[in-house]
Amino acid sequence: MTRGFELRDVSVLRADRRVLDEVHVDIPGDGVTALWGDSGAGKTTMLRLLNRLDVPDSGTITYQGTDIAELDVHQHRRRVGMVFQRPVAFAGTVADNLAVAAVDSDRDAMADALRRVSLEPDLLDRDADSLSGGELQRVCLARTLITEPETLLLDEPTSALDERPARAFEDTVLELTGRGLAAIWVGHDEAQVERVSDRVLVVRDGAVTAQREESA
Ligand SMILES: Nc1ncnc2c1ncn2[C@@H]1O[C@H](COP(=O)(O)OP(=O)(O)OP(=O)(O)O)[C@@H](O)[C@H]1O
Repeated sequence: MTRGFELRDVSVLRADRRVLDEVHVDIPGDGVTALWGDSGAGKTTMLRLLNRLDVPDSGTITYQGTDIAELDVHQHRRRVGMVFQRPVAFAGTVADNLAVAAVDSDRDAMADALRRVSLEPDLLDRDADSLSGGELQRVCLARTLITEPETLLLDEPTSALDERPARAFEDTVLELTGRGLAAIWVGHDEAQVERVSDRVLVVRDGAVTAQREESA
């Protein structure tokens, strides 16, 4: 098992509330780990800590053995890329959208990133505004992949999609993780979590209250 994240006594306070309360958990650096729980349990907050979009009020988080507070934040975010709940298109073409993450990437690298998310390279010149929600979320995934991350953070990535594109997105993530990428998938849909994950961390009231391995 590859070493991923280790959270030690991690607490987050917001508006005088403990959104996370001394979380102590290991998240292996391979396969798909789901953070599953009710709305407001603290899943998104936990995910955002992992690439330093948020910082804990106390406790430490290490990634592959190094305290992430000591890492260069931009470099860390290239190794640990995030896909958000709602796909966001920047103005311009799909190529422009991919260039946001990696200004130096050439057309071949962009075409390759699109292929990895099962999109045709000829989409590169399409206006990003003209894409369907499912296509756009794939472009967002490609934008994250273009920096060659080791780990993907996925914050309810299919919640804005219909059933079919949502299932297709799941398949794409499983294909990527089958080739060695790790993913941490925040979700509240139990059936989906069972489909996509190798292990589940149950998040309740700001704590990880249970862990289970999913059978293949
Ligand atoms: N900046 C903030 N100020 C006040 N409260 C906050 C802040 N950020 C998060 N919270 C609260 O912390 C709790 C946990 O939020 P979080 O988004 O992590 O939950 P979640 O499990 O991801 O929920 P959901 O499934 O609805 O996205 C919620 O009650 C939320 O309202």
